[in-house]
Amino acid sequence: MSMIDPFGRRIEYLRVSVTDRCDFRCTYCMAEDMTFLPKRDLLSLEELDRLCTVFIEKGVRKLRLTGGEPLVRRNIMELVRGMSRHLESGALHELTLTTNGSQLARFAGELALAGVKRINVSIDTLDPDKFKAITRRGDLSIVMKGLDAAQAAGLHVKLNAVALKNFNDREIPSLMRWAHGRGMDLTVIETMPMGEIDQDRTDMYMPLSVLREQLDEEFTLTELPFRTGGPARYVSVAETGGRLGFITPLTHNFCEGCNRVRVTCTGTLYMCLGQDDAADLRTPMRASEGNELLANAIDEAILRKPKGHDFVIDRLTRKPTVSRHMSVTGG
Ligand SMILES: Nc1nc2c(ncn2[C@@H]2O[C@H](COP(=O)(O)OP(=O)(O)OP(=O)(O)O)[C@@H](O)[C@H]2O)c(=O)[nH]1
Ligand SMILES: C[S@@+](CC[C@H](N)C(=O)[O-])C[C@H]1O[C@@H](n2cnc3c(N)ncnc32)[C@H](O)[C@@H]1O
Ligand code: SF4
Ligand code: SF4
Repeated sequence: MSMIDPFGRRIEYLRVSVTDRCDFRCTYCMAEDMTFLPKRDLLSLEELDRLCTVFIEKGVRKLRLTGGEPLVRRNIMELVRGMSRHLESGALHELTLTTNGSQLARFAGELALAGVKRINVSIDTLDPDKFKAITRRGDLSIVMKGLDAAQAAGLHVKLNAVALKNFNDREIPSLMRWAHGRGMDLTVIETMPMGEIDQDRTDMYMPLSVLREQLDEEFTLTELPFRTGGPARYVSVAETGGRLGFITPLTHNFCEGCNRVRVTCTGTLYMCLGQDDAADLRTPMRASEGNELLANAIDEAILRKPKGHDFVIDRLTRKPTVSRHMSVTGG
């Protein structure tokens, strides 16, 4: 029953974008003016539960809810609580989410009670004005309260920061010291060209190989075998005693170890974050009460999983070849 793609990679990690909406408009992720999907096109929470359950029956062991902002989806805790039955049965090994933290103060306790052990929170800067500028509408003090609540609830928090040239690249050491001081891992991420935003992406791209060289001058970094099942490669930092992860789709492709696929809030399956090919799962799911058609559609799609991404910015049009925004598939 397990899902193996044409390159022999076992698919055990499902990322579900439960909404394309978000209360922030991070400049590298979205344009200021976004047209979101009409609510009527969304899968219901029951349908998302059914879809995830079929994937778990087919071998998914790690499930991440993302978005858009997963915690702005109405009644999202119903889905989280529903999925915790698969944790209890042992079929699912990890249930987690990636969030901008704006709603964490409200949800952290409930997430922990539902069996979530670990979450990823995206913070690109500790400067409140820069935070407002990069998110266009976020309030850092609210996210900080969310982090406090998450840690008080016993959740392990990993911070995500997208490395942005001339914006936060020089701040990464202080962000790392701060995260490690609070017992949180930090992963830095290369910006990926997905969807049109309001500026030229090449201006903000910071290769992490350059950041690594800068960090090597100040810190003692040692490669670690530690893995989460995600794409980050970790080092230990002797000076802080913490862990730093690098997500480098562009400078150091990690596709050969890919173990994941993504489903959007409309039931579209993307076999790769960095390609536009997709399969409609909503139609086969709604066509019958049983799950056979759905399971067959998943099997057919997995056979089309590409070897790797196609993250390129067209030289002439300056547009990314992957046209959808990161928020559609949740990263
Ligand atoms: N190119 C590429 N980027 C990915 C992939 N999975 C995650 N990312 C990027 O990694 C960044 C962090 O993603 P997260 O949602 O925190 O997930 P994760 O890194 O898998 O999480 P962990 O379970 O903590 O390892 C985001 O910018 C994602 O877009 C992937 O399969 N391919
Ligand atoms: C799309 S967001 C969705 C979850 C949630 N709203 C958040 O920000 O954590 C998931 C992750 O993708 C990252 N991201 C968004 N756009 C990106 C891009 N163009 N390149 C690299 N990472 C990106 C975000 O920083 C975040 O860590
Ligand atoms: S990165 Fe996350 S918080 Fe920022 S706009 Fe995209 S979906 Fe929203
Ligand atoms: S870019 Fe595509 S193939 Fe590469 S790791 Fe991400 S999802 Fe997998």
